Amino acid sequence: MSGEMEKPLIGRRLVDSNGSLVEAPSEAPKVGILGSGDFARSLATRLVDSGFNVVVGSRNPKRTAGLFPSVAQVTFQVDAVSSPEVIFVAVFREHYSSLCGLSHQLAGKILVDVSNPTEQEHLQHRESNAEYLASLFPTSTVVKAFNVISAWALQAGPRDGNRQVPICGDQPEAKRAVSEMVHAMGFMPVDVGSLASAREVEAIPLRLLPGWKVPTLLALGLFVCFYAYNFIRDVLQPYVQESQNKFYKLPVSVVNTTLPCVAYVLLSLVYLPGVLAAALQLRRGTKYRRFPDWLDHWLQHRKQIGLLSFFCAALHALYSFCLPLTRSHRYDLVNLAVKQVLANKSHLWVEEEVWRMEIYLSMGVLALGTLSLLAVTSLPSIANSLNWREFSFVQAVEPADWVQSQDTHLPSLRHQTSFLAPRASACSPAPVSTLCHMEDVS
Ligand SMILES: NC(=O)C1=CN([C@@H]2O[C@H](COP(=O)(O)OP(=O)(O)OC[C@H]3O[C@@H](n4cnc5c(N)ncnc54)[C@H](OP(=O)(O)O)[C@@H]3O)[C@@H](O)[C@H]2O)C=CC1
Ligand SMILES: [Fe+3]
Repeated sequence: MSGEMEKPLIGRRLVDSNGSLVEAPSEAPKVGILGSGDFARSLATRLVDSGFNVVVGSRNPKRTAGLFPSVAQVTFQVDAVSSPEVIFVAVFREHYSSLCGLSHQLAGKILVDVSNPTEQEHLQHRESNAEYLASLFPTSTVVKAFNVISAWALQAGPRDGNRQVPICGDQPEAKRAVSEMVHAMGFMPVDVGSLASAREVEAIPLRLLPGWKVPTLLALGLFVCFYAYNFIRDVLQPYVQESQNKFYKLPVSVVNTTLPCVAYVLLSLVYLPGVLAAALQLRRGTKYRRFPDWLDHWLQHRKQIGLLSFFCAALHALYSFCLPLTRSHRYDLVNLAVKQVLANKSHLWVEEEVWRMEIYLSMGVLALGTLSLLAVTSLPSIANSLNWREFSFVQAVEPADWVQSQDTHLPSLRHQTSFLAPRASACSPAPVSTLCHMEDVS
């Protein structure tokens, strides 16, 4: 790495006392950007706002210059890469080879690969975009960064969206320089290792709620089963046996009866794997054995299952509030009143029914409140503000205490039986399943 690298890369902000942009001071660190697309534009704006001196390399600078902040210099590619030490490559992988003519100018410099492959490209190429770029420019140092930040998020600034920027590369000095830039731009750099990790980093934006697929299918499956059962019980059976038409119950009433069933079963499925894990460890008499894969996966999905349970319970509460608004309910009420008048009854009051409903409603509200507390404390931002003891206190009673009193070889049980979120904490730095595997290894 050249001596230039040792310079602090964080320059002064280019905003004067009136809040308007001013010309970059000559000592502001110079950063190059190759490409003039959406990402390059957002990146240039963010870099300029963060006090960098930006020079953009385009194949057609005249056409694109007007799209960039006026303080950014837009020029031909070859001129743009001559002086900066750090150059962002904001072009697609398929066009990397068109930059090979610049390899002489890029020698010894840091190239930041910001690219994201499409799902098809990711499957097609075994080698990450960043490694491909490194193979095309062996005399340069490639660092992977910023691919998880969209052009929009980059422009809006770190206030919105995810602040973390995973960084990987083979040269610690180069990574440090890019990390400082990430910091200066208001994001949080996260070093994820060597350039060999780039494939994983490039896969991050391709993910689509990976931990939710099985729990969601489970919830849907349960919903279908319970809905079918309630349909047979509340609609079909009266129709067949008493020729009563209660099909109007399908959209609201049957759904409302189904939702708490699903919520309860899902909630029990949150606790059950912890109990099974405890029983398994007790039976084996040791924690130094791996859980079966199905149990391991189950333990890992507790948070999602718990949140889906909360979701169903919340929907049930909403549906219950809507019930009195339905036409059928109003007709029932009016019919009851008419019946009462015809029967010459002036005061209808069944004490037992009244109490039952009061207690039912109160319990429902309390149960939903408790579930909300569990759901809220399983959110990362809140869970991270609690220590392990506080977290366990809110989330669940720990059976580990009584287990430990009988067998002191089972201290890890507390992690296996925790409720809702298999989270990392002060005394369990790894997620539940990882922890169990780590202990197996040790
Ligand atoms: N858009 C986004 O939100 C994000 C984009 N990225 C990554 O940033 C990179 C750029 O994306 P984006 O700005 O959206 O794409 P655009 O299509 O908007 O821009 C690509 C730019 O590449 C330049 N380029 C250089 N050589 C060639 C060539 N031979 N053929 C065509 N274009 C060339 C062009 O600039 P010129 O004509 O001036 O040379 C063009 O403007 C991609 O790798 C993408 O994966 C990463 C995260 C988010
Ligand atoms: Fe209810």
